[in-house]
Amino acid sequence: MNALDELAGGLVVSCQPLPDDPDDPMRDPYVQARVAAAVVRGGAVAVRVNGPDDIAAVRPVVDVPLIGLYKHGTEGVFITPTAAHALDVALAGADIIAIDATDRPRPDGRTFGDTVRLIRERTDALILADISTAAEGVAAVEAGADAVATTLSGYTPASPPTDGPDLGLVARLVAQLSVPVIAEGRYRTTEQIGRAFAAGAHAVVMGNAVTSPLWITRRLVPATPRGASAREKRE
Ligand SMILES: CC(=O)N[C@H](C=O)[C@@H](O)[C@H](O)[C@H](O)COP(=O)(O)O
Repeated sequence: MNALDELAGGLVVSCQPLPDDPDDPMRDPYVQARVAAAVVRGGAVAVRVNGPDDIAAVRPVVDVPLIGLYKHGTEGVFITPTAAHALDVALAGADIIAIDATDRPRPDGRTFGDTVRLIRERTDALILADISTAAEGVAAVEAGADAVATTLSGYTPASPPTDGPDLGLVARLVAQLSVPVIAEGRYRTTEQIGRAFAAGAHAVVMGNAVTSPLWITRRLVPATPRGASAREKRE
């Protein structure tokens, strides 16, 4: 059984500080390690963690597969953009490396396929392709990815943003691929989790709705009189 098999039918929790707030107080490897230990205690079958420092802190405190990524920058291809980033993630302790496999140009000018080849020369870690369209998913598997995730749907020019998760993309990928399809991106409710598995998802990843007090509180405060009046003043 490989690390991807261990995810089957389960909830993966993404333990990351909020990307759009550099001052998120959760931005601390010790804190992310405690969050990861808590979600595993709660039943998460794997964790998804960003950056070598957080991965190295989380690795010793969880006994489930660790999906690692390395965000570099905020524009274009920024999730594990190069083979060097991928190898840093593997060295820090990831079992599965999540890599942007969208059809956008990569910062080092390499193709996703070349990047996969370079990574395979140096590590046995599995490769999870983060994609935004079904065509990208098919191309990523042809290029050697072990699994695909809908992570980037709603975040690329080819995939318009939506409030909820892209369940249609999960179904399209399941129909076209024989590798595990992981549902990720804007999952917030138990109902959405159920719909992803009904569409054939191998596993579902939830992030901010579980692991970000900052994100959760910002969503709740506008429902209070003080939150509403603060928003009116801002607008
Ligand atoms: C687009 C992008 O950069 N997604 C990142 C991927 O690792 C993370 O910032 C997300 O938090 C995570 O994928 C899932 O979070 P949520 O369940 O809150 O969508």
